[in-house]
Amino acid sequence: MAIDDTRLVTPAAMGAIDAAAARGGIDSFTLMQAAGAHVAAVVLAHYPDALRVVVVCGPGNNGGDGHVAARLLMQSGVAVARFGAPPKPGGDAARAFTECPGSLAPLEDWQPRAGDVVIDALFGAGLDRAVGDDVAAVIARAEATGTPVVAVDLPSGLSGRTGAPTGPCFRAEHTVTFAARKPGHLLMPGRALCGRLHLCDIGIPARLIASDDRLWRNHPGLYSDHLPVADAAAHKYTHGHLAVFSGPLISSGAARLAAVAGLRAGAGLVTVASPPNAVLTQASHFTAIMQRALGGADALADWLGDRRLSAFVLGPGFGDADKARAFTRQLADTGRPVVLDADGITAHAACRDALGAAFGGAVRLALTPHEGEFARLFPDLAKDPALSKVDRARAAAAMLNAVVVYKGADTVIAAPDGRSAINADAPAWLATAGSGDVLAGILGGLLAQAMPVFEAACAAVAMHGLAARRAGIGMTAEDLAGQVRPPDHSAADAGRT
Ligand SMILES: NC(=O)C1=CN([C@@H]2O[C@H](COP(=O)(O)OP(=O)(O)OC[C@H]3O[C@@H](n4cnc5c(N)ncnc54)[C@H](OP(=O)(O)O)[C@@H]3O)[C@@H](O)[C@H]2O)[C@@H](O)CC1
Ligand SMILES: Nc1ncnc2c1ncn2[C@@H]1O[C@H](COP(=O)(O)OP(=O)(O)O)[C@@H](O)[C@H]1O
Ligand SMILES: [K+]
Repeated sequence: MAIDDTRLVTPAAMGAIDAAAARGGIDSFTLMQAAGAHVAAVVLAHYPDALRVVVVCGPGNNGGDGHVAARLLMQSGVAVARFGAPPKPGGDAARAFTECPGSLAPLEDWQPRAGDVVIDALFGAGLDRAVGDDVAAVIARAEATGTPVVAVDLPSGLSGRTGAPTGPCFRAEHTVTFAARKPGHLLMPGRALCGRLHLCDIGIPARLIASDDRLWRNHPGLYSDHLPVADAAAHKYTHGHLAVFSGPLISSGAARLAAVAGLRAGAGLVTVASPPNAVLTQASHFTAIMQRALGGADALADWLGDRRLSAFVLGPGFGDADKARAFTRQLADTGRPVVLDADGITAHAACRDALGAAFGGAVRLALTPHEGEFARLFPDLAKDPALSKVDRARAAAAMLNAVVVYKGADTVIAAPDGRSAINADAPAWLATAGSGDVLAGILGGLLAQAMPVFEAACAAVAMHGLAARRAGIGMTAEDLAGQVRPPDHSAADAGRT
């Protein structure tokens, strides 16, 4: 493919790219022809038995793409009916409208028939508010009759920036987008509303598809240069020593999951540090993983004198919030990388700023909140409806000088400098108790091997998804931990969506 399919471009940045293309002498009407041709091709390929293609057209260039597709489908012998409002005169859309034979009926005239396929060319990148009642009625009719929808650029009603609907929104079976994916194609619920996404090259040169967004889909290009290398002369300490803090007996399994995952992710040694009364139980589970009884702060201070301890995971099943805060402060003082997950995150809900201050300087803190944990630590960000998940993760990362792995079906990884990635290809069966503990362990294992934090987080999220695919549907978190493998340098593009 001629285009860079890893970069995500906001609708605003896409506008700037269009302008740059125009300055470079690329004719915008030619781009519209290419866009409409891709839409027509997707419809022909996926709905060969359609009895009628219904093209609903908006007033802007999204509608223009629809008129082009309508004309090309007619030329292919397909029955086509167009509904909508004519474009304003003078632009590309008006020219596309004029070049398409046949009439344009008002939107409300569309009565669904068996065999209809809808091309949604109402609004794309220009959508900036909730759709009107006439469009909402069309969306409702398509939904009620189960009429298949092919969306041009984005399902109308979906924000390309946030992935959130602005009001009523089409649910497409296919979405045909151009030049670059927008964040709303990957962020939930946008990803689900798009159906299958087709990213099409319409002739905008790859060098122009750049932006200041520093936003990608998660893919190996983000981290492969930083993966730990297998060195023939290595010994176990070369691969780092990960420490995982266990909670009390009753919740000690979470640390075990993290520890196994960390070892499998390639850490040379992993030690689980448990409250003294949990050690015996932990011992009955472990062979390769080491154990340490750890009471309070003094015992931790002694242990931290071992410079070979190279990374820490604190939070899975940890419980005691006071202890979590005190230990975190001691870990921060070591200058070594720390993963805070679960209870390790919640424990800092009332002292977020102090956490950020403790981890000033070079980035060495990673936080792995799910939605609920994120809202506990960042209620201000979680409540702001104007922010996308990427905006939230970025703001949180900047606030705490930490890499934030904001988990979910659309996990966002964000660094304090703004670099961000959306991971959109993890299987849904990852949503099982304990799977987050495994992710924290993988990340700890990579940090123990001295990977930089953002790159390690991107790699860990990808490895987590791959392990889930290996474990298969119905897996438990134990199965998942057992399927973690050290990162594969030769891996094909694992982040492909
Ligand atoms: N990327 C590329 O290189 C190429 C892009 N191409 C295509 O161009 C598309 C972007 O086109 P676009 O900028 O004209 O915007 P589009 O989505 O048609 O909206 C038009 C106008 O609608 C209005 N409006 C907005 N929201 C509304 C609402 N809820 N309810 C009612 N009205 C609403 C608003 O106007 P207003 O009413 O505010 O004056 C807005 O300006 C892009 O998605 C792709 O399909 C291709 O042609 C090939 C090259
Ligand atoms: N629908 C989904 N599709 C893909 N991955 C998911 C989905 N839902 C959750 N996940 C992933 O599963 C993991 C669950 O972690 P978490 O919520 O912390 O669970 P637990 O606390 O039980 O370990 C996260 O890595 C999250 O990104
Ligand atoms: K659309």
